[in-house]
Amino acid sequence: MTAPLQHRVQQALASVLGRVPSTSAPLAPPPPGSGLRPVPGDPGVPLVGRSLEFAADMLGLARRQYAEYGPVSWTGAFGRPMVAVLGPDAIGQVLVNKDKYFGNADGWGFFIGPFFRRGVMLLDFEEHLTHRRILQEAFTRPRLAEYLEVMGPRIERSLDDWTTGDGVRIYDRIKQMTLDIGTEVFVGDQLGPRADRVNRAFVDTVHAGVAVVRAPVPGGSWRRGLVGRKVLEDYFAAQIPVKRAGDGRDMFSVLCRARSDEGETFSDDDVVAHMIFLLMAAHDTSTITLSMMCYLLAKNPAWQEKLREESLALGDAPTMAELDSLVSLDLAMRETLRMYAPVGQLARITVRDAELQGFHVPAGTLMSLGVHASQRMEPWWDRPDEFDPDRFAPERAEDKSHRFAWMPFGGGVHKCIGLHFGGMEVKAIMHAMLRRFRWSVPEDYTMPIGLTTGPTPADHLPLRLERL
Ligand code: HEM
Repeated sequence: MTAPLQHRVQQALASVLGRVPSTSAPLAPPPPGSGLRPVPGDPGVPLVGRSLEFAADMLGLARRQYAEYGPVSWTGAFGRPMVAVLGPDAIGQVLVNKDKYFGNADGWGFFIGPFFRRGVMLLDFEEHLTHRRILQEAFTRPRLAEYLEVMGPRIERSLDDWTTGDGVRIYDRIKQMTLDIGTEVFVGDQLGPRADRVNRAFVDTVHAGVAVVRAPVPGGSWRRGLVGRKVLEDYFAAQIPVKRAGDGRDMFSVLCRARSDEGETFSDDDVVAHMIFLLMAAHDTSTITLSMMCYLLAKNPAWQEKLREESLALGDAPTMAELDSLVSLDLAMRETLRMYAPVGQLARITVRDAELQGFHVPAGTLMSLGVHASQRMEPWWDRPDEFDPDRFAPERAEDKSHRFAWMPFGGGVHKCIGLHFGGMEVKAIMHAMLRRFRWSVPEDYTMPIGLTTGPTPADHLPLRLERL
């Protein structure tokens, strides 16, 4: 199976544009006497910059930038200069954000603001901390155990419907399953025509964030995203009175009633914004992790068998503690998150003139933190392009080579609030899949990589799927 035409055209164009010479120039002169250096880089191709390379070959572009300029450099992308931040030292400094130089609101907002405004990741500083404190109520361990009770049977029912054979596009299957889980666990709704309509609006909203044409032209994905956002807002807002009055255990109900230790609660608008953001944050990330794990386990059948043995020994309907006991599954999941970080780039903006690793980054500069590329770098990782889950075993612990060597969930105050939920969902689904199916790809198959929030299978990953 070859990659879809659109993907191949994009790759070819990116490769041509990547060879167009571009003259190096400093981003901006540092303030006199500051002792800082200007950020090195080049603007890329006039008008286009490196946007297409960014979308078509995130890893290759980052590697070229790192080799030529080091951990902090700039290029033109999306119509403006963008600073690439690479390697755990530089990314760690931005994530820790000790001097509060770096903001999320206009950083992420530049890419996904019209569709995910007021989501917690798009809030900054004091306001962010207040919202995060309330949100935390929905992510306690007892709450996660309740979500798992609803999730388990949903996974089993979804897998009951899976057909087997050659060319099964596993990315689509997994995406549908995580959407259905979102409907039941997050929203507390039933599957059916209403949920289908909401799911469509949701998928449009997510796609719009990575639209190439970033304007509401008729028929374009940006415009569909804006329409989708409105459908979602109306859908959630209409249910709030019932959710506030009830005692539901779904995440939507929990957010309606959540109260921080300081007594803070969410307004109706807050609940709507957080629900739309949470669904997005949970859905794409788990789908990518599971799809990429399917790929890696298809390419490494010995590991697939090892995981299956553990899962068959454990049995159905595992608790959280039982899922945690699946050691090989945990190693394989960590390695998947290292090789294919589902949020491959993190966006930030300098809210004032900033110092980054001795460089001067002027206020208002868009920044992209290259998590995906950094998790594929020596010397922090040994043979970084190889699938080797044992690198996470205690005797090797390569992830401890640097505090920010392994950072698929980010770090600092915006570190993923759903990391335990995400791990639980990925493990529960993979465990159930391993118990029912075996999958493979032809020996010479290499998955073409596309881009959503991070690397995704551009061909939706056709597998040979067999029932055990
Ligand atoms: C494998 C799964 C997941 C991965 C790899 C992942 C990754 C990330 C990353 C890298 C960030 C930090 C973004 C930044 O600093 O700019 C983040 C933030 C966030 N994630 Fe996740 N995530 C996953 C699953 C989930 C799930 C399941 C949920 C919800 C149930 C969730 C909710 C959030 C939220 C709300 C934030 C923003 C936190 C804040 O700004 O305070 N994530 N995630």
